[in-house]
Amino acid sequence: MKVLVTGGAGYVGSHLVELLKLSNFTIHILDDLSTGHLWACQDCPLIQVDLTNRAAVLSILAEGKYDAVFHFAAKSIVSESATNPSIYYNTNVIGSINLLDAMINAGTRNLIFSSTAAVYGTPITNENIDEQHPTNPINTYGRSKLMIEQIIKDYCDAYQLNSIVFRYFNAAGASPSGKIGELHSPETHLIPNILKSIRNESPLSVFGDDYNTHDGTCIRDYIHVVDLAFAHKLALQFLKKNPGFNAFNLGTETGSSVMQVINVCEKLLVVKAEIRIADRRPGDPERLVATNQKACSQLNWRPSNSSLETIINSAWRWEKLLKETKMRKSDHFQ
Ligand SMILES: NC(=O)c1ccc[n+]([C@@H]2O[C@H](COP(=O)([O-])OP(=O)(O)OC[C@H]3O[C@@H](n4cnc5c(N)ncnc54)[C@H](O)[C@@H]3O)[C@@H](O)[C@H]2O)c1
Ligand SMILES: O=c1ccn([C@@H]2O[C@H](COP(=O)(O)OP(=O)(O)O[C@H]3O[C@H](CO)[C@H](O)[C@H](O)[C@H]3O)[C@@H](O)[C@H]2O)c(=O)[nH]1
Repeated sequence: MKVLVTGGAGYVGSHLVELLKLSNFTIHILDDLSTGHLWACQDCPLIQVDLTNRAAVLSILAEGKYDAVFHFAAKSIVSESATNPSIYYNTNVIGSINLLDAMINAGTRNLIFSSTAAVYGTPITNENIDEQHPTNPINTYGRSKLMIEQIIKDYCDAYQLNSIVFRYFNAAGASPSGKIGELHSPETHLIPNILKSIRNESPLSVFGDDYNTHDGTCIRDYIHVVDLAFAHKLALQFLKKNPGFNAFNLGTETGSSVMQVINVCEKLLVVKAEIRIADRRPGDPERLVATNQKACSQLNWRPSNSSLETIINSAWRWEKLLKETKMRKSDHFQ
């Protein structure tokens, strides 16, 4: 099978690339390397193009004759989406429309799209969220993702596109191979920030300790990036028998507060983290935890690598490797 992975040089996309490389896939990566890395492409051919370059995207898809497209490429920092909405709507919406049009034009009918729990906004319930929960994003990033979800659905109805939209909760962890992992600049995600602060003996900001949760800090559902990758592979099989549009949550059904995550890191690494309580971060919902029954029953998927211990151990191994190799954006991974 020949597949195109947009954003395959990024964090989540590169973990799918590593998994597909183990099977008999021909993999091309489309990425502008704006937040991705050459080493994360793992020797797969890289087409270095910005998705907003419509003519280029049309021609890449026409020439590639791909069986399926995995669409990870996006801008995904909530705070940046508030200050620079233009880049979010251009990349996430217009870039995705270019890709969809190019797929239809080329006769490529299978799409797996990376969406987010941010499409739900602030949940109206304290229970875990299923796919029927109303979508009401509270930031530009979430709105851009919901817009493209709706556009994908319309393309499925009109042009016989088949698509799975995956709403990831909080992606975390790193490949057990030690070859790839998370490297963002700036890093906004909790787990790499905790590990960095432990490594550098610098304080970690905890954004708010006055939420209505058991310890006052926000609750999230952390899902191992390797489990996310497995779901994408299963999605290809699902699409063969289930054409049309489908949305799935990818989470673990387990919520962990910021303080609980810090405590597990401290326990595993046998250190005390230096914590600074900071103001609440705008746009942070109090509690976001998935119901994953739909993915488990229909895709036969299990988040089997997603205990906090497994996630943090893998992320710590990666963090140490980054320090040892002093990896930089331009480095090729050896
Ligand atoms: N990491 C998470 O916790 C999380 C949670 C929910 C959803 N997601 C979604 O998963 C996807 C991957 O996220 P990630 O954490 O790997 O992000 P990432 O920034 O590591 O990867 C995104 C990749 O897309 C590329 N890219 C960005 N703009 C592009 C453009 N205009 N043209 C071509 N390539 C472009 C980047 O260079 C990068 O390699 C995104 O769509 C994101 O919205 C991530
Ligand atoms: O240095 C930090 C970083 C984060 N946090 C807190 O930790 C929790 C998790 O924050 P992350 O930035 O790790 O993740 P988010 O839940 O904000 O967002 C992630 O998951 C969302 C879906 O749940 C979106 O998809 C988004 O793209 C993705 O980054 C939040 O309460 C945040 O305030 C801190 O206290 N200190």
